[in-house]
Amino acid sequence: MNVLGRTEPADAGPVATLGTYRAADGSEGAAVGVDLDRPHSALVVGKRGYGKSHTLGVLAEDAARAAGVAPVVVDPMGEFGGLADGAVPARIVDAPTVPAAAVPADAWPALFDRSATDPVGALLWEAAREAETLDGMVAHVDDADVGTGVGRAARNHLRLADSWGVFDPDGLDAETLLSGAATVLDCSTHPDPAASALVRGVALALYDACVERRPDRLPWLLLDEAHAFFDGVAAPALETVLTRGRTPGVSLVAATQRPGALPGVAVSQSDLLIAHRLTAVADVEALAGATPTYLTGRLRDRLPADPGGAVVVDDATESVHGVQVRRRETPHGGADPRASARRHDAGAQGR
Ligand SMILES: Nc1ncnc2c1ncn2[C@@H]1O[C@H](COP(=O)(O)OP(=O)(O)OP(=O)(O)O)[C@@H](O)[C@H]1O
Repeated sequence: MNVLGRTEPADAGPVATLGTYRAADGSEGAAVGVDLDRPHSALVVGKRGYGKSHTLGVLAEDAARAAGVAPVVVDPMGEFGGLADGAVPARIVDAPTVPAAAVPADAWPALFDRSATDPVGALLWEAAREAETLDGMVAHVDDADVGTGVGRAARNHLRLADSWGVFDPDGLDAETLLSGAATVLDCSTHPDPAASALVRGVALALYDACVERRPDRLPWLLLDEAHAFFDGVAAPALETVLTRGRTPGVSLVAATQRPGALPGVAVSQSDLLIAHRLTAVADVEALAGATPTYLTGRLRDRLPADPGGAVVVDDATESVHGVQVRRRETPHGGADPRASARRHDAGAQGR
């Protein structure tokens, strides 16, 4: 099998089987894989329904089986539960939590759309710096020498954070995430800021673990609907992983239908681009702007038209390929509901 993402031979380390090469006329060729041995920053893009989540699942399946790799899938829509059906070693964490202290103190004002310089934002920052738990932060606010309006507003924010159910002193840490094979963090019940806080905590914990020690497994953070996280409090941690993650060994695979909404660094730092069909001009241009010179011809003209087809741009081998992504081995949960299927289901039940 030819392996993208590395120049060494196919047997040089773990590989994810991505699918098969696909010629312009649609005919399929030899098997093609993606390197799992070294850290990578990969971007999976495509408009809705053309296979981003499916492709993320394909990579997660093989990463779950690979020795020395610990995939962590951030699942904002609850689509990846099938990974734990038994075919690959994986576990689902429903409504995952992190300790409040996993989110750095300077991120707390932004969690509530506060600036660090407004009195409420400053008080939240200070409370997070002084306390490790939400209860401790509330106690700090209660004791603070501030006007009643400021104290009340800060307490209300912390009460709201408590209602998200994402902060728990016994929440996920790097040791837990790196101990099992694959972890799916089902964030479908978390509101956006809570999911963003979770990703900030998880990304930072994995990065710090790799900087501070030498874990038995290298973490791969696979992020669906990544544009939402690059737009929230998770952004600084994701940018740290993108720009500095490779040396300590942290990989990021970001999947999005809106590459145009990602910061430039998310596109420019990616060494592997898997592009499914895209039609929005802003999204194609965001990729085209960062497309390497070895991609001859317009990217738009090479994007496939059917689900599962992709153009893969590989920095390691400085090459561009048409690929048909393989089918999932575990059930994929991303298909849109169909009224016709409901009608048939109802018919089968005699209704
Ligand atoms: N490589 C593939 N082989 C076979 N079927 C595929 C492949 N890729 C995607 N599909 C099918 O296409 C449909 C859409 O795929 P998927 O859910 O991954 O799209 P998406 O781009 O992630 O959409 P969304 O943004 O809505 O999550 C699914 O039913 C999936 O099973």
